[in-house]
Amino acid sequence: MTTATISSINIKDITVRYNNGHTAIYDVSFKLEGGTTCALVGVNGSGKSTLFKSLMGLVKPQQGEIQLCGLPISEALKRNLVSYVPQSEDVDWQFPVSVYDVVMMGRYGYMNFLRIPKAEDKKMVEEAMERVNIQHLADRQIGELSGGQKKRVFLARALAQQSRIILLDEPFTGVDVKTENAIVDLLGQLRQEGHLILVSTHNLGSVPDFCDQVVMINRTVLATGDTKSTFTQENLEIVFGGVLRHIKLEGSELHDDEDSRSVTVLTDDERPAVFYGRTKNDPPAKVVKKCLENDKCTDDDKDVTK
Ligand SMILES: Nc1ncnc2c1ncn2[C@@H]1O[C@H](COP(=O)(O)OP(=O)(O)OP(=O)(O)O)[C@@H](O)[C@H]1O
Repeated sequence: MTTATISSINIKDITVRYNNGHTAIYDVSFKLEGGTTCALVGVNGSGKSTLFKSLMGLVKPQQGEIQLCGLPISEALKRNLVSYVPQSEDVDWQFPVSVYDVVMMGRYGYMNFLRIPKAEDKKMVEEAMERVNIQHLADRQIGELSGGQKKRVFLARALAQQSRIILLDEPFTGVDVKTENAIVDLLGQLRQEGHLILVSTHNLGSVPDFCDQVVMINRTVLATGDTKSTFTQENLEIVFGGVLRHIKLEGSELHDDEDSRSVTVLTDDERPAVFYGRTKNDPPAKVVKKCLENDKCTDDDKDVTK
């Protein structure tokens, strides 16, 4: 195996300042290797997207160095070693392009400037669409799709690209539980295949289930390491500040849709740290707010339709 085929991210002391003078991240350093799914967690505005954009060469750090698979970013991009599934807000959904064409964009790096797909490119695109179950949407315009379908299209584009490193910015936002589970399963398979996956998420509940590593940031790295020793109550409190409660999701009463989870506030002894409330005034969900106010959930609280 050559250096370039060993999946790795090596970030050394990077600082990114935007044109308006705002320093979004500073002195960020961490290393990750292939066969890993790493969660990137932090509050809104902590610099997660900035970090992704730095890894994709879309913003240039004023200081520090990034190597992907042992190569400078430009070389790693040239060799199709890294793919990016952006936040939905970063995509122009009005752009008139079909699902098939978006997935085919993952193959552009393998084509010459005329961008005429070869049989191999078409095969990869079809396989990628099948893998995320969107083959029936091939001819639809991207802007017509649901949030979950759009996410799957961009995942398929990343798969078609056959990159070693996959960056996912908020892949679970706006998707239903079935799609979230399908994405989590797919990420598990990709990890098994040796890919390196870095995924930013506010859905802390699922982090221990599918991530073996965690990077916790607030403009700089506050904690990094394996999930078991890093994704702790203490570190979550440092990262998110304010009120942090440990709530287990299970059962079937909560939702009309396919989400069979319910909410239980755990005691300290029981806590696997799977949900959070940022501040008492700014909880992430109605049901968490009720639990925080009452200090425990009654059956009535669990009915989120009220
Ligand atoms: N193009 C830009 N110009 C100036 N400042 C920016 C720009 N993009 C982001 N920022 C600022 O940089 C900081 C980090 O933003 P970033 O989008 O990286 O955070 P984030 O952790 O991804 O947030 P969220 O969880 O809300 O998506 C924020 O204060 C944001 O306002």
